[in-house]
Amino acid sequence: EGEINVGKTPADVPAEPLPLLADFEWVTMDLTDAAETKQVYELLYGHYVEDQDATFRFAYSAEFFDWALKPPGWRRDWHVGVRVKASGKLVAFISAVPATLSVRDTEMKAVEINFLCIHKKLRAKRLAPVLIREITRRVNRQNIWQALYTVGKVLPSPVTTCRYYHRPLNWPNLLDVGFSVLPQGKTKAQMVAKYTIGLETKTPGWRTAIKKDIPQMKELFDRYQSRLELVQHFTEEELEHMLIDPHDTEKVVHCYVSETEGRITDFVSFYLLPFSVLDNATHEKLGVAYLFYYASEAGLDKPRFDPAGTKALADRLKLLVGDCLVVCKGLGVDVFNAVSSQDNALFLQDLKFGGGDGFLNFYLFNYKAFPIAGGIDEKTKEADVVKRSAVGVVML
Ligand SMILES: Cc1c(C(=O)c2nccn2C)oc2cccc(OCCCNCc3cccnc3)c12
Repeated sequence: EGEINVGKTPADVPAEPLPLLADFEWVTMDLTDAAETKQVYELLYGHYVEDQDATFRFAYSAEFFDWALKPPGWRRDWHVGVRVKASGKLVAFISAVPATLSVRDTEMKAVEINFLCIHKKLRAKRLAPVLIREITRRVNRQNIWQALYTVGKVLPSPVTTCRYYHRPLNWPNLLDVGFSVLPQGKTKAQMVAKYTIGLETKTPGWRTAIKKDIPQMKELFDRYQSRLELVQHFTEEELEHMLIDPHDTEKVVHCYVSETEGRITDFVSFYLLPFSVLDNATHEKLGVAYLFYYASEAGLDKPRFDPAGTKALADRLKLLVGDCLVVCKGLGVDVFNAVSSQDNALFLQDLKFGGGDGFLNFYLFNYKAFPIAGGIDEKTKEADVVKRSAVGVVML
């Protein structure tokens, strides 16, 4: 386990961008400029990841990019675009954001690579490897040699694999858009009844997290994460950026704490990222929420797999995530997504999440790591309630 290519320095790295196909040119996007952010948003809106039968496409918003691509320490030259020389049209994009990661006991300055997108008309021109090499060059120039990225499909040796889980909130909409199907022998009314949830949150001391909570949340988060093997470390400033959304409306990330007698004992968060529904007469958008970071002191006073500690954590997570479902229902979210990472296996079944057909493979660039538990049982591919996962990083 360890770094593969060692001993290189920025001086070994070309100062100039790599050659591109003749009609194209590199461009560094300025995501502080609304017009340029719009160009990135439009490229991804029309050409980013779709599900296999091309029914849905991610509908990232400009606010989403503001949040996801500009965390503390972000760099303009890590927002890389490719334009057509003649027209100036943006036809490809890739991004990196700084991340301090730990793989087991090794901490490393790294980046997270995301939002690799190539215009549909430029596929199979081998542009993706060129974009990856160029962003690698720009990251290496800053003396950073490791990267974390996720891919839906399987490439050589993922460090871990998590499974997609979905919790329907508006089952009729999911049926209308073809995401859910009516199971054999069930009626629509039975499916609606199965997924009905309450209107009130139940977690004691539940309230929206605010900036002054960050020191306590960080202390709790670091303790909770110390039991996992692939984690991202956040400074207070980074944690605030990731969890406290400054907007009053159109929030992308929502975070709640459970405070008892002035002490924060838990927090939980989710982010909103709708899907465009392609070719559907009645629905243009699908409201989707993704479980994000959380931490709880339940069970923290015992070893991770102590039965009593596990039971306390399972009960706590069912309350916390159950209340996220209540809030999301109120926000008009149609489906609440989670992966099998962290301790999610402890609530997935009881909160009626269903296993998806998607898998999220995590890859570490220039770091050889022994496999890390992704929270799914090798044979059944179901959530592993006993072993759970050792993955703490939640990729957007
Ligand atoms: C994407 C996604 C979906 C869906 O595709 C989906 N839900 C409802 C309808 N659909 C079609 O379901 C999930 C469940 C957990 C985590 C997820 O994603 C985790 C974050 C993914 N990061 C971006 C990404 C996307 C695809 C491939 N690599 C990275 C997803």
